[in-house]
Amino acid sequence: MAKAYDHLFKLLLIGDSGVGKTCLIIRFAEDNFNSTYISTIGIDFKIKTVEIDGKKIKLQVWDTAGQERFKTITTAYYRGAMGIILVYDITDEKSFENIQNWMKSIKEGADTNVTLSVAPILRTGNPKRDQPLKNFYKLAKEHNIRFFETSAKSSVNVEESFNALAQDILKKMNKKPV
Ligand SMILES: Nc1nc2c(ncn2[C@@H]2O[C@H](COP(=O)(O)OP(=O)(O)OP(=O)(O)O)[C@@H](O)[C@H]2O)c(=O)[nH]1
Repeated sequence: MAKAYDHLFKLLLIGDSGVGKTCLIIRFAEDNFNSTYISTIGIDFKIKTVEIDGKKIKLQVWDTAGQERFKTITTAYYRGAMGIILVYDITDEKSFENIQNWMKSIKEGADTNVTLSVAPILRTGNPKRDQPLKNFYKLAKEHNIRFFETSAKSSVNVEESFNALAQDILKKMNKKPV
């Protein structure tokens, strides 16, 4: 029987409460969007298998609660994550500034070879939109991380951001000496 997948990658989404982590995962895994906000309690996950460079990659995507009161639970899941997507709301400067704190948490709790990516979530029609972006280019350059402006609502760059992260992880794996 053919193997269902070649690799299993564990991915994790982190970021402030309400920035859109759950919506991003649901758009990716189920191609759905619901604007009703139900804050994540603790932790949850969804599975999707993608094909990259001829390999079937099973993505196990962990959705963490952004609320501070769940921090102890959620940080326990950093260990073993192969890729982490940092999420912020492009119209919410605070959620962008907090990316620095989320990065600190990664340094403390995640594996050193974890691959990072950032997904600023677009909220269309807001004039404040460009402000956090400009700062962000600097941050991304400093840390040498990939980013995709994403919208779960309008289905922009969702598959692209997950696939690019999986591709980066696959590349890293193939580079490792046997
Ligand atoms: N305009 C717009 N709104 C979005 C988008 N994605 C999510 N939202 C809205 O943002 C709100 C929060 O989304 P969630 O995905 O539940 O946020 P979260 O980051 O998982 O929040 P916690 O579980 O509390 O950490 C919801 O009301 C969504 O409708 C998007 O792409 N565009």
